[in-house]
Amino acid sequence: HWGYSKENGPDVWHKNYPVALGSRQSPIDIPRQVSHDPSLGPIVLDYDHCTSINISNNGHSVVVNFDDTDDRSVIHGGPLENPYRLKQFHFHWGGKGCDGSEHTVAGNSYASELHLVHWNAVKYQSFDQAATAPDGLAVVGIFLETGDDHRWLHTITDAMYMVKYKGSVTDFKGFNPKCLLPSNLHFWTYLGSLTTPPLHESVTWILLKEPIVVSEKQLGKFRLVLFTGEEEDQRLRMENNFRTPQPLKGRRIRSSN
Ligand SMILES: O=C(Nc1cc(S(=O)(=O)[N+](=O)[O-])cc([N+](=O)[O-])c1O)Nc1c(F)c(F)c(F)c(F)c1F
Ligand SMILES: [Zn+2]
Repeated sequence: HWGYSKENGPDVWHKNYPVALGSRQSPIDIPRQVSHDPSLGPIVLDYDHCTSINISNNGHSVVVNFDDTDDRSVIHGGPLENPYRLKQFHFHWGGKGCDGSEHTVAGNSYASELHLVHWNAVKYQSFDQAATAPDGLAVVGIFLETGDDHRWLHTITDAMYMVKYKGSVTDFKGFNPKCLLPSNLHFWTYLGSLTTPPLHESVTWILLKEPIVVSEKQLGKFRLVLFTGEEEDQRLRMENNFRTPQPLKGRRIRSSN
């Protein structure tokens, strides 16, 4: 099965997922100069009645899942033609003292990257159907840099403690991811893909320019999670679960204000 080690990591994903060599793969490096598109309106995150359900360890990341049976938590505006429903969010991070973001900015990585995964429930009947459509998914990426404690992240790092092993899940209700947003929503946007297998080229990426700040101590709690299950004799710390930037292949990146 795919993972992030030498024998099953990003360099060999193309063997089982040939789209890994496709024309709109993610992540990418965001160059210093990006064309500003004045027609791009602001991105709006309507998460007020959002309904988190649980937090789980799927062996690749720690995922907070939401009830996506109605339009209670959606994003719209920016490059999007429809509202997209929040399905889940998860993180990618590095090892001790090493950066672990997926997207880079002018060649620079951040300590971690938060992905809020949404799907186009106006055009498609299910997430799985949307996930294979070119305009099916919208993922908001938020960079994490290290500094002071993040005042709300402890609710997630405490819950991570409960999902140490692959395949574990625990209740996680009433969490509103609005508390994880930076103060301004200026963004870059481009057409790309999932950054994990099946690497579907179905994602409109919306990357917020302003990182949020979390402490090394809080990031350290991410690394107490394991890639491996409780029954496995090998204990592999979950870290460096990121794919590196992929070829731009002529794609346009647009910048909001
Ligand atoms: O739901 C998915 N979420 C997801 C996306 C990313 S992502 O990094 O690719 N991303 O888009 O943010 C990373 C993780 N993660 O846990 O690390 C995820 O769990 N992936 C996904 C899937 F698992 C499938 F089997 C499938 F058929 C499909 F269509 C999918 F879209
Ligand atoms: Zn992701």
